Order: sequence, then structure tokens, then C-alpha cells
Amino acid sequence: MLSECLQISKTRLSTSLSRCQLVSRRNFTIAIDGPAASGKSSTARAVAQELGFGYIDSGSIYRCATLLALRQNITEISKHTDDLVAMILKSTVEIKVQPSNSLNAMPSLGRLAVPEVQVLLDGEDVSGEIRKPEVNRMVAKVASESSVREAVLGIQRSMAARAKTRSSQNQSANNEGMPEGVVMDGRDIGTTIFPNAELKIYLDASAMARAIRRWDEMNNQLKDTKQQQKQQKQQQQSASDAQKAGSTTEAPTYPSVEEIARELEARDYADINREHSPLRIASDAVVIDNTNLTFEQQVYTITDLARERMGIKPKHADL
Ligand SMILES: Nc1ncnc2c1ncn2[C@@H]1O[C@H](COP(=O)(O)OP(=O)(O)OP(=O)(O)O)[C@@H](O)[C@H]1O
Ligand SMILES: Nc1ccn([C@H]2C[C@H](O)[C@@H](COP(=O)(O)O)O2)c(=O)n1
Repeated sequence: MLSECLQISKTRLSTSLSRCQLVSRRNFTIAIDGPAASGKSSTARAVAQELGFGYIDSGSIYRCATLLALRQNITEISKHTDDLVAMILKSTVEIKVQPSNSLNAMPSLGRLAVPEVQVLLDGEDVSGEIRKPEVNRMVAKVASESSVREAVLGIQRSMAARAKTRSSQNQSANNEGMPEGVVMDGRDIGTTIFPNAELKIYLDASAMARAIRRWDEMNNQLKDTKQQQKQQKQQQQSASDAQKAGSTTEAPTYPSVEEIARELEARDYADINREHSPLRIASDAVVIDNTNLTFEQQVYTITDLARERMGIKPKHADL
């Protein structure tokens, strides 16, 4: 129902959900979809922490599938889908959420603490590797294969069931009467994976805002962490060792805002135009354009929508 699809802007944050029915108190799924870098995963993580729900980043499963392909030197995905599906089904992907009480390193995330997420592929921490440019360039191709999507769908649903069970165990100390729940972000969560999700959000932002945020994020990561400084030193060291050995190791290069914008645009185009389960706004989704919203505004808008649908008093009606 299009009439249920709300456009929320900075000036229209107080949204009445009087038409929405209250949903089952025992089980609550929040689906967050949207284009690349629209803020899905940071928002979903903060929403999950606020509500005590489990969190699943479905994109990281496609990223792990892409890494499996790259490690086997499979670049022509359509010629090797059976092999790739077999590898996916044989592997284990775990998404570990580390609850956070401290402020996030990203100033744009304001006062909200956002949990860190670790992605393990067959027990190996691949959190950094799955965000590398070569994975960014290939992941939309991998995700366009229907048999890959089918394999990932099974993984997503069983992960969600486990995350809900864990959240209900954590909820026992909670006095708000919160149900067990999960927040999952991706491209087809509200349309295909959980078409009956109790709350569907379509998160969007202008292409330029998304590219600038990603650029900021990359630069922030570079500047701030001691670990990266250490890594840089190691890279410099190994580069000079390699040079001494006559090798041609390239110094790391960091993309400009324009290059990032082009990469996001290419990925969005592929995700929107693929045949199977393309990125679409579910007819009953709440659309939130966060171009001019603070991170807190978008998170609290979603947690209040969820609370309202669960029959629990919203906490931030004054936003
Ligand atoms: N309202 C906001 N204002 C400013 N920055 C924001 C806002 N919301 C999210 N961000 C920042 O935007 C960047 C992209 O967010 P995030 O990684 O959550 O997006 P995503 O949609 O999950 O991306 P992808 O699809 O590539 O996985 C992050 O640096 C995040 O901190
Ligand atoms: N539900 C999903 C989640 C992700 N994908 C694909 C499309 C994206 O380009 C890629 C990486 O996702 P991200 O980490 O950027 O959220 O994975 C998908 O098709 N369906």
C-alpha cells in the first residue's frame, strides 16, 4: 500500500502511525534496505543496540561469497556459479556484534554508540578484506546470480532465527516488555527475504552526500587508529623490502569523492537493474531520506516507529 509509505524529511519527523496495526509482541523483524552508503548498516547496528535486538548485515554475506570467488581466481562468475554456490554452502559465515558503550570514532555518528561488527568466514576474520576495492567492484555481479541469491537466502533466514533467539535471551533483564527481534539490512530484505517484516525502512540519501560520507569514513579510518598507522608502517616497510627485491609493489592509493561516487553509482545501477530480487522500495516501507538528518534523528525515528508498532511508548517523540 503506497499510502503507508511515508517520506520523512528533517521538517517532517513526527509521523503518526495511527493507521498501522500493532504487531505481535513476541517476534519483531526490522528490514532496512537502500542504496550503497545510505547509512543502512550503521543505522541498523545502532537500532539493534537501542532495542536489544540481533543484527545481521546481509551485504557481508555477499561480500564473503565474492571473497571466496576471488580467492579461487574466479572472475567470470556466470561461468562458475555452481562451483561458487558449492563453496558458499560449504563455508560458514558468522557476524559477531560487539556491543559498544563508547562513542564511535566517526564524528558524524554524534553521541550514539554504534556496535562494531566482525565478520568471520570459516573462522577467519575477514572484516577488512571484504571491504576492499576488488570486492566492491565484483560484489554486485556475484549478487546478481539467482543461484547465489538462493544460497544466501537460506543463510540469512537461519542467521535471523538464531539472532532472534539470542535477543530473547538478552531481553529477560529488560523491563520494557520488548519482544525478541532482529534488524537486517541489505537490498531485498523487505521485498524478498522478510516480506512480512513488522517494520520496513527504505533509507536513502543524495548521491553526493553518500560519496562524501564514505570519503570521510575512509579518511577518518586512516587518520585515527593506531592500528592503521602501524599497518601503514608495515606496508611502507614491506614496500621498501619489495623494491629492494626488484618487485613493483604499489603504494596504497585512496579514491577521490568523484571516484567513490562513480563506484557507488555503478553498484546501485547493477543492484537496481538486476533480474533477480533487485533493489526496490517495498510498497509498505517507510522511506527515510537522511541527506539532511543527523544520525541520531534517523536512528531514533526508526526506534520510535518500532516501539509504536510494538505498543511500547516511544522515547523520542520530541525529535
Ligand atoms: N545521517 C547521517 N549523517 C552523516 N553521516 C551518516 C549518516 N548516516 C550514516 N552516515 C555515515 O555514512 C557512511 C555510510 O554508512 P553505512 O556504512 O552505514 O552505509 P551502508 O548503507 O550500510 O553502506 P553499504 O551499502 O556500502 O554497506 C558511514 O560513514 C556512516 O557513519
Ligand atoms: N540483501 C542484499 C544485500 C547485499 N546485496 C549485494 C548488493 C551490494 O552491492 C552488495 C554489498 O552490499 P553492502 O555491503 O554494500 O550492503 O551485496 C544484495 O544484493 N542483497
